[in-house]
Amino acid sequence: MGLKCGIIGLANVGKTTIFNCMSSTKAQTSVVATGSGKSNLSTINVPDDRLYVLEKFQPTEKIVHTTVEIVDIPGLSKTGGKGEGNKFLADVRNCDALIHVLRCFDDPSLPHIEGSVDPVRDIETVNFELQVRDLESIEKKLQKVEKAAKVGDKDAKKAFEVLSIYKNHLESFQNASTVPVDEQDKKYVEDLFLLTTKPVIYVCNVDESSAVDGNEYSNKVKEYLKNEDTEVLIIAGKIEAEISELDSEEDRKAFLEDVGLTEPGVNKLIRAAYSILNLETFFTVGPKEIRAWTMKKGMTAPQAAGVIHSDLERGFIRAEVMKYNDFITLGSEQACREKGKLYVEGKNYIVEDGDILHIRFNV
Ligand SMILES: Nc1ncnc2c1ncn2[C@@H]1O[C@H](COP(=O)(O)OP(=O)(O)OP(=O)(O)O)[C@@H](O)[C@H]1O
Repeated sequence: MGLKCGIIGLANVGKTTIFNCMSSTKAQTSVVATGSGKSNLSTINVPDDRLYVLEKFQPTEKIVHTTVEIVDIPGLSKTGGKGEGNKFLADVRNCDALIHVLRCFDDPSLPHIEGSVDPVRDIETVNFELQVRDLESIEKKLQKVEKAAKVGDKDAKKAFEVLSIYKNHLESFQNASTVPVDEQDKKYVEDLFLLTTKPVIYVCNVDESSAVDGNEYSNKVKEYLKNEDTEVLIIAGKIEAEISELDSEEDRKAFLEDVGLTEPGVNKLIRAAYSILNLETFFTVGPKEIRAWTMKKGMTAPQAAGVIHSDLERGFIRAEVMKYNDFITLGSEQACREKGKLYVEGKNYIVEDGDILHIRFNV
């Protein structure tokens, strides 16, 4: 289950810096808006301390984290820049969620492309750019279905109607995610992969001294977004990127504490991405490997088995399930079995976060 998050934002707001906080690939940060059109890509481990707790009870050869793919998408140029715009669109379309980085720090030596630091204006600017691109997609499709609708094709008529609602909605500066159409009618825009339907997490990239509580800029962002179904995170990108470069875990911890933090911002970001996308984690535990897997909330046991391998879904017989807390309280599979805490579940079982699964299958 590949989860892909794209980092977006205006030029020079700190996208690459945030990307570097998250990844071990140290991409080049820029002092000027390069518009190089190149995206940095990195696969990062989803931090989950439960893996190490499990290892205490089940010695194992290796621990495997589940991963998230992060793409650092180059600064969004305003409508008009053709070729580069297409690359941007393709990058964003491929993402499950977007991380919108906002400049919330002052630095006179680093001019903001709009002349001043104003993250709320920046949100509106980026939203507008995304809406314009969605509008272009909608209008293209409207032209296509219009003819068929005119000659009386029923489905085309319905499509025309739905697309027109999207058009009006976007034209009044609203994101497609809030369009007032029935769930089943959204099929008419499915093939367009509209940009403003993607879940967004906002990162206020603040100065070092605001790492814990944020600042005036981030307060304005929170106020502006208070009624939106989103998450606003505060990350002091520059210092966190520097800390993440330190080799020793101990040093990283000590430096984070100096800034007043108990964990790196990347952990918060990944948790936010999981929650906004309704993702959860289950485990497989054995002497060869202890491994975390990503699933959608509400998946049945065979569907979760399918995350491991399609054969396991196809040939699913049953799942043996232990709850993480039972396992670490009782200390072993044997103890769970004896205490009736190893459950045998069938095809309709809904897997929960932290479940330890053993899939019985036959293909
Ligand atoms: N929280 C921060 N405090 C101070 N300076 C910062 C902070 N975050 C980033 N910077 C600085 O801002 C500059 C631009 O950062 P970065 O290259 O990450 O921006 P970007 O959005 O990726 O730019 P581009 O659009 O050109 O790709 C860098 O010099 C970086 O060190």
